[in-house]
Amino acid sequence: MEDESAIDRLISVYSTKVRHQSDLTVGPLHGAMLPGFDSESDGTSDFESIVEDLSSDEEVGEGTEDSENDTDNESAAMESNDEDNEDHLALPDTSDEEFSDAEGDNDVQTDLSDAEDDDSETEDESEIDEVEEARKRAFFAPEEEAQVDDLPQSFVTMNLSRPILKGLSQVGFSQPTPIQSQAIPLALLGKDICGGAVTGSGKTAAFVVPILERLLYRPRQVAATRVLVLCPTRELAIQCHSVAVKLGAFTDIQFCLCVGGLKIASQEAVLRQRPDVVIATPGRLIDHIHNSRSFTLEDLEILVMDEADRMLEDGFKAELTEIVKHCPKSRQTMLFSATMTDNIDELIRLSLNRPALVQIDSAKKTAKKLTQEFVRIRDSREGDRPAILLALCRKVCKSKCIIFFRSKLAVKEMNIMFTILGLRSAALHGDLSQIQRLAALELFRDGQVDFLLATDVAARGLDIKNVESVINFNMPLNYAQYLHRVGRTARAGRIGRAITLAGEADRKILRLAIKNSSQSKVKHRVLQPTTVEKYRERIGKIRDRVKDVMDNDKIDEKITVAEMQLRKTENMLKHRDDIMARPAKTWFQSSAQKQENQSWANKEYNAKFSAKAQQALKKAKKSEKLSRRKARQGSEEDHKAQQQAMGSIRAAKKAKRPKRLTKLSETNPAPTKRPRTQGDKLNVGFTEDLTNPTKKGAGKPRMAAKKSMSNVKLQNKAKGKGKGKR
Ligand SMILES: Nc1ncnc2c1ncn2[C@@H]1O[C@H](COP(=O)(O)OP(=O)(O)OP(=O)(O)O)[C@@H](O)[C@H]1O
Repeated sequence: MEDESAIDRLISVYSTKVRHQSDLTVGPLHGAMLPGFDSESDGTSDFESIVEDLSSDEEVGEGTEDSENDTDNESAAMESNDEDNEDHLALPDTSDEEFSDAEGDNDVQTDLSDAEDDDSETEDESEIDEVEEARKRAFFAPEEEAQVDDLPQSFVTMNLSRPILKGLSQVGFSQPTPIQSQAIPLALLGKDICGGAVTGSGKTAAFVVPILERLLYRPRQVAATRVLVLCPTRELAIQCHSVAVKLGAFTDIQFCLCVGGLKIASQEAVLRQRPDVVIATPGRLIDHIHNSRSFTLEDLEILVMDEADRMLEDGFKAELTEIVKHCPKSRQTMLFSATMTDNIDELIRLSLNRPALVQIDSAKKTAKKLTQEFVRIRDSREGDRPAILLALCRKVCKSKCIIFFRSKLAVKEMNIMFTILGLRSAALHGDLSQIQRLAALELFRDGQVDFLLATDVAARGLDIKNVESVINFNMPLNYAQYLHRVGRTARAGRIGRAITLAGEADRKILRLAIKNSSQSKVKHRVLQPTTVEKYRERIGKIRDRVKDVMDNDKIDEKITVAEMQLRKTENMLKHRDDIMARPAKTWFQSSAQKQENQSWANKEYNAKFSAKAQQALKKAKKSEKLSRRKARQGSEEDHKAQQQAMGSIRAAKKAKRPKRLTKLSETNPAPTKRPRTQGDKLNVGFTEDLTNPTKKGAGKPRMAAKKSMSNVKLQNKAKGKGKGKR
């Protein structure tokens, strides 16, 4: 059982911190500091800066020497090197040549096969795109409706009430960020909103402020829960709750936090009072809907989903459908995320009413002041990840660093390694109790540990001031998750650095990262083989100790579970009559069902890491789109006739097409294969991915069309049509 008072203490410490940190915030977030204010770059400067960075990286790295001596006292050895000012661990890797030739060939093959695919599929895909675009136009509110004529430059000009203005000033927000300027006025009008802006750009206040303002005018005769905010993780819900409490400090609005891991009885007691705002994680909320007498969502006026794209994912599907079922249809719904989806099929489930799309930044952008670095991990070197991570933590990211892992086991193992080697770290993952999770966050927030080792449970939304760097031990599942992870740094206009250990299978996300990096820099970090070797040896020496600790931890975990079971049984024996007299609890999902769902989601998650599975997924999605289109096209016969017509249109189009420039002729012979030279090497594989973000997209008409569309949008913007909106 959790010690509830300890948890409350942690939450209240946490809340104080949020206020304190906000006070320390750079004050007003001036437009130039935050993404979204500046006009977008055309990409040329990105490319140049990448090339510059690569060359300067290598120059700086030359000659940096790691002079560590191996000692038995690992921590002392780690300490002794603190003075190394090795910002760039670059040295040409002499083993590159052998590998890159083979890889280069592979690359060419991959690209060619892709190109063939594209040729036959482009037309179908563009048709699908058109249909999707039309559906979007029908679903979202037209641009004019989603627009506010004169964007307010200050909170005062938003006509907010005094208590709200006082709350804003108390937390140090004097000027709205772009997402706040656009979303708050629309939300005050009661419109449904799909809001997107980069990580750390103030989305929380963008929905909290209008909620508070609207609640000031609620009828007070009968208490009712009018607002529900859903968050995907407990930590995020706790954070959102404290931001709301701070901003509403000068109002009489009542808040309730309902998350798993905290005592249900005290939450029930608060819910009985019908608080105005409930901030919750889905599982615990459903428990209350079913089992807390007198708690109801029938008076709900506003439903907010933070990290909405995550909430719409498969893992939350059943829970979300259940919650939405209990909310009145007439409510206002607001969705926010840095990677906000505009997938209509997902959004339709929420029965939105012509939502306004408030997209400040592309859903693919990182924060402007983020520097992204990638360390290449060759297939044959996968086992070097721990050594590389230690080298990075020892020499580059020495404090205020969050490290993301793919599994809980990896977090546990690395945390033990860090401790043995004298690096101050804390672990955050789903196997910990809520009190342990909050305590780990506290240790990191307070600077009592330098490294927070975490699974994706910490990837979204967490706002910890002054996180200097994020390291991805593994590339995450998808690009959206990458954006959220690296978004834990470089927040609210500050600088930050993300270093990702990128394996051969991660190139797709790598390319996306490079292509979408705005003015932030992208670098290829090269570590000296001798440095890696040194840490590898060190890890080898402590491996047995790590295993011993892991084994002991497993035994401890089993003891804890057994103790819990024992307490439960004792409790049952002591209070049997009382317990049996209570009404039986209703479970939305049995634990077996929940486990089944979870393991299905996990399987899907892991499967996505294999290239084959990704291809299959892509195909499945495409055929799903095609079958949807078919379904819309009416009867079978109509469909056939239409197919025939489309076929002849396609044939006619093909006949009209200009001949390919690459067509071989005597004057334009087929390129003969020649041995690679040193110069070529720079342009293949990983390095080329870093320097040529457009490689994969080159020759894809659909991409070109999209680019030209976005140019038109940019031109429209320049003409003053309104920023960042469709
Ligand atoms: N108007 C403002 N003035 C000054 N600071 C602000 C303002 N709005 C938000 N902030 C600060 O910016 C930081 C990021 O805000 P928030 O956590 O809401 O970002 P977010 O866009 O929700 O990020 P994520 O996508 O990662 O969830 C917070 O520390 C917050 O205190």
